[in-house]
Amino acid sequence: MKAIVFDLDGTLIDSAPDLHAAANRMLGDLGRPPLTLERVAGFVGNGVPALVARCLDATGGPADDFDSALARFRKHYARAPAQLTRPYAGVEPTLERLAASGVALGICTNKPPEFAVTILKELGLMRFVGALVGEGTVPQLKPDPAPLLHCLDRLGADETSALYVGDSEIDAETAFRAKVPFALFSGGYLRESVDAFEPVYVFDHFDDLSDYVLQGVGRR
Ligand SMILES: O=C(O)COP(=O)(O)O
Repeated sequence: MKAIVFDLDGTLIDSAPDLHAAANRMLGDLGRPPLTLERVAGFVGNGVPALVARCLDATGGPADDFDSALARFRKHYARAPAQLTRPYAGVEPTLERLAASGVALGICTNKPPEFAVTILKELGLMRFVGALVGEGTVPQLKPDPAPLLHCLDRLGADETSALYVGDSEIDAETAFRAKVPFALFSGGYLRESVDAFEPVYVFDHFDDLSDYVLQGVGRR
């Protein structure tokens, strides 16, 4: 395997607590009630504008001025994107092990790249990342396959020599449409079954992923 591309939110990092804090600050600014962490975590995956729209829908319906609500969220999140966010257990040693074995590593997320890079640097993970594709890097968002294919291209790989690792049905559909094998991390923010997209591997701890990739443990 030449390259492994990872989703970010709910896959490498548990980012919901900081997204939740920023969402509730935005809702407070608009005079709306706060949402629970679980509720906001369930809104993650289709990008920031979708997250903001879902928060508004859940607290009384669309805002009179969506763009200003979105700007408020971005401002609050930009102030503290990595305060409560942590990598999932085993992520750092796994990336270390894969990189040391010569596998190129990339990130394909619907998060804006500036947030993604800030968080990855703060958590000491950016040094493993050979290519990062986020909101705006290409015009499409996941589940369109274009962001993932662009990331593979930048890593010098293609769909025959890569794996996409994610936590959600959005990631599974992205991989399916890009014809890239998909591995599901079941410890993230999954909402719906991904069985229809036929993941090649399902794992709940990152140590298992490196065993699968490097030694074929658990391979179907
Ligand atoms: O919804 C987002 O902003 C990003 O989510 P992702 O990292 O799972 O693509």
